[in-house]
Amino acid sequence: MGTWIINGSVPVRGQNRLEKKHVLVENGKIAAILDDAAEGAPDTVGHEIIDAAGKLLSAGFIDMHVHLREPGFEYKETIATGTRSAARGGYTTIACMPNTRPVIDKVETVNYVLDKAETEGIVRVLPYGCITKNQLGRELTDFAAMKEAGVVGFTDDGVGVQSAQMMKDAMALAASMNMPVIAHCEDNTLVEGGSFTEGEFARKNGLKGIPNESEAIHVGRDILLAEATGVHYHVCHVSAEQSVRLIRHGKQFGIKVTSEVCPHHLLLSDEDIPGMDPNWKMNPPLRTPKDVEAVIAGLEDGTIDIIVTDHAPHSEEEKARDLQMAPFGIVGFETAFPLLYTKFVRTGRWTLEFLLDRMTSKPAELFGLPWGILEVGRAADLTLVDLETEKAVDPAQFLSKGRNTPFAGWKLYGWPSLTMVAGKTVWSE
Ligand SMILES: NC(=O)N[C@@H](CC(=O)O)C(=O)O
Ligand SMILES: [Zn+2]
Ligand SMILES: [Zn+2]
Repeated sequence: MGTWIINGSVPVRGQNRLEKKHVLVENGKIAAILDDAAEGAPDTVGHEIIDAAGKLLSAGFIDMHVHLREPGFEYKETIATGTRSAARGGYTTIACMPNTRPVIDKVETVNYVLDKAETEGIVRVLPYGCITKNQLGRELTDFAAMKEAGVVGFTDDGVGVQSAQMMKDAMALAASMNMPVIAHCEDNTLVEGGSFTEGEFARKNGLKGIPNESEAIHVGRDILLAEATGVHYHVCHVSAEQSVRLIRHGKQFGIKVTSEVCPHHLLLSDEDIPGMDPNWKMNPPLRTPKDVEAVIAGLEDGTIDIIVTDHAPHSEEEKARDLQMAPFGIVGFETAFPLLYTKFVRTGRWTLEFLLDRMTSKPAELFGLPWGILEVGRAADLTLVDLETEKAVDPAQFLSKGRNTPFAGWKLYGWPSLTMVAGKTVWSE
């Protein structure tokens, strides 16, 4: 017996419209896809039925940049709560950053995360391994062993790799084993303890600002190192106009550079910050309106490849500290799709196909993953989304332990209503 998901709305490639489809799920896989207009309704006798009438039917979303906090920071999030939050956001595959405690810099910790994900997680969890031991920037980790254990790439996310030589060595080693290097770009000598970007908000409030160059200098440096080593180099959470320019230039030269952007950097600038509120503090910081336009343009022209959340939960106690002491980061899973759908698709700027590609097939393509495409024979990782009901963002209802979001109260459309991983419904409204 299988399950027919009937009457789902699926974007038609190259046309800005949806068509009705019926999808048969059997043995965890997509066994058939019927086009209602051409083939009519399926014979569902003997099968379970999920009626997706009025709902968008998409391949499950893929998020290549998330923080699950386990091991070590279980008070912020666990693999159990983080994957539930992801499922509620429509995500079926997430790649988790290694800035845990201990950090994921050896096989035992990779295995710990994979075991936990298997027993307590409800979506697919792909761990990254650290570039340097303890993320201290001094000594490379054992890439070969961690690759063997199942990491999908190497990154010191949370901090930038300060030494160019260390980064070059990491890239050469990763390239030799056909693995990507994923970089949090931040030059520590240019940051000096700021909480917000150099811009209007910092100026008005007499705060030291974080300059765009602290990000872009690493982007430029690393693109040159990627050219020299031939590695697949992926830039984390692009926020600055200069970074977009450098990546665009690198791509024009045929250098293997790819990049990602977060919803908050597409939607908010420093001029939207209402006051000294740590829920508006994240790394990289919200930049100026000019930067926001640049990252949007970068995503639209393909300079920026994919959308990620950088889901970064922190406890209420931590975010209640004063600005300087509060940690950087905001949660992202449960608001990402509604935000982007409401602000870019419903407004007519993007097609639904454009948005979905950057949350499904493109991340899969970039990282060589077998998911992210609605196609017979693929794993049945699927998401249904209610495009018509307006609802306000209510952090109290998040499945994440984190409540740290600047989007509380925003009225949005596009709320996921059912998430399926390998044919199993892991979350439904
Ligand atoms: N983005 C953030 O503001 N914070 C992240 C670290 C990171 O992604 O650099 C975190 O781990 O909290
Ligand atoms: Zn980072
Ligand atoms: Zn991060």
